[in-house]
Amino acid sequence: MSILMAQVVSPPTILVSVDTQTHKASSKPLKRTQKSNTSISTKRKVPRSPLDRTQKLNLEVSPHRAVSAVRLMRIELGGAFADLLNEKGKGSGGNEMAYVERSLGFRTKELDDRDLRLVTDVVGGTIRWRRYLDHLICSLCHDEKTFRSMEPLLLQILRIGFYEIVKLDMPPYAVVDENVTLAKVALRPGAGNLVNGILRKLVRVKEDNSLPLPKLEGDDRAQARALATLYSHPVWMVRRWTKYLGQEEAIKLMVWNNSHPSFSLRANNGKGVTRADLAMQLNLLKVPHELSLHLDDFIRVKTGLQNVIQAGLLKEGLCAVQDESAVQLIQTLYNSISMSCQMTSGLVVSVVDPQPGESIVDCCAAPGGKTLYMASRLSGQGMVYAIDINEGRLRILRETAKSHQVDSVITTIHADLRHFSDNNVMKYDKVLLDAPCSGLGVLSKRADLRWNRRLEDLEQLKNLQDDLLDAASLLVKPGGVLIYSTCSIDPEENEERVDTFLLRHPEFSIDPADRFVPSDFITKRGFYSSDPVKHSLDGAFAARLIWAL
Ligand SMILES: C[S@@+](CC[C@H](N)C(=O)[O-])C[C@H]1O[C@@H](n2cnc3c(N)ncnc32)[C@H](O)[C@@H]1O
Repeated sequence: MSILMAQVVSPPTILVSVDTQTHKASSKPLKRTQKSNTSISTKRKVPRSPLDRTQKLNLEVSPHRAVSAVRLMRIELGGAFADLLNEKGKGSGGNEMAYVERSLGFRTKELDDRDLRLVTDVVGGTIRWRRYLDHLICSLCHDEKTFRSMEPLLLQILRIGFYEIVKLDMPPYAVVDENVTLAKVALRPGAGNLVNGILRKLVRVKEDNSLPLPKLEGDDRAQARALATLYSHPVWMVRRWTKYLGQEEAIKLMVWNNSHPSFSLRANNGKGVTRADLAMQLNLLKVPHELSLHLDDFIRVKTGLQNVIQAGLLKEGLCAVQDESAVQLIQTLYNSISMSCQMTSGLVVSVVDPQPGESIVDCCAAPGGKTLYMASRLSGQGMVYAIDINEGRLRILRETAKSHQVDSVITTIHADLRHFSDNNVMKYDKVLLDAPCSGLGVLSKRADLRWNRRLEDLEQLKNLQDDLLDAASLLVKPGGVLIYSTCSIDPEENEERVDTFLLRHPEFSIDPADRFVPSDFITKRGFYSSDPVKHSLDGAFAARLIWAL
């Protein structure tokens, strides 16, 4: 029996989760006075009696909307990260309903599988389309003041209703009724009336094909603002992409960022699992999938990831959820500026080209997507030294390495790379710097990132990337290779960082990556670059820099 055959368990019941972590203030297109009159405290309360619980049960409220509203409140007010995966099951239906009860004061029926899928769609979509939805809501409010002073929960309920009607094309009058009920029960009857009035207006203008949306006209600034609303991105991103890519490509990129993300699974060869084994398992679990065109170990999954999670395939280390472009482990939730770079990926490891017997340093390694993949390619010979400044993330790396059975070829080092390099005398065959970056290549998977990232972050990140590149270069042995990678599509974080590095370090030169990845991914200068629009993959970049003898 295949190693995977034994892993099938009962059908899945969970998919999504949200964690509460501190984020920077979000850049809101329309500023509103945030008058929070709804508690979303996570403090534990004394358990209620069964009678009390029954009294709080309200079966009229649709469960996916109650859960979505609370989750959106946590994300916006609590700064939570809208992760789409949580294999530990924190996002299970039961927990979600307990959270609804603590936040809104009532429970409704438990989420079934369909509700869970809807929560994923509604929460991710409502976050992505926030600017667009707020524009419509504001336009259909009695006056702008009503919108600006709207209480947070009421606004979330409206956003959900607008998203369901405009973007999910759900039956409009059912959406109106359900969201009115939610507003009445969670807030008060007057709130229900307001939701009713605004949603009915929306239904009318949608039926008349006259949604009040901005026109693409005027000067560059006006056009950027219109595009930012129409495609729901911050204006600064639109201006930047229009400058680098042109308007047409910028629009395509935004369309990609707003699309439903797909995920890839990497069969863990380190544990003897082949891609064929994994595909067979996915068939048994009825998870639709397709084989990666670019990497032998990878399979793409658009829906049904919760089945994989519930079947325990990730927990057992039989496969990992990783993106093909840069192979980063998508496993759990982290904060910090580097959070956005979680999805970097597999083809970057191909650019590193790990060979058995080599000593490889992964300078910014945690949570370990690339470390694990590189380790699995060493066939038990050689060593990956995984450095990271974040001990919590390194712990995850160690645990996953154990479950993937590649821990014998991984040594973790908790250190700031800048200090480690200064004090280290050892030199290594290959040094990978997967640098902290803006994450502008992975916006389709990180629904909330566009609202948390600011233009000013880029300057800070570029300085850090330069410092880390200098530090990483000290670890390369003569004749060795330094690989610089990001999960960004921004030339200032990619080519420009390499160019300034080469000016500071003329002993290094570009080693074209065309020997390691398909030529479709190779730029004129020999760098690896995945383009979300062109390749339907996360955006990522990698440069091989060789210390010529
Ligand atoms: C892009 S993420 C790395 C993702 C990882 N390579 C993977 O594939 O899973 C960047 C990492 O850099 C780490 N980092 C940031 N500054 C650092 C520093 N000065 N020294 C070492 N690690 C650092 C962060 O903790 C974060 O884990």
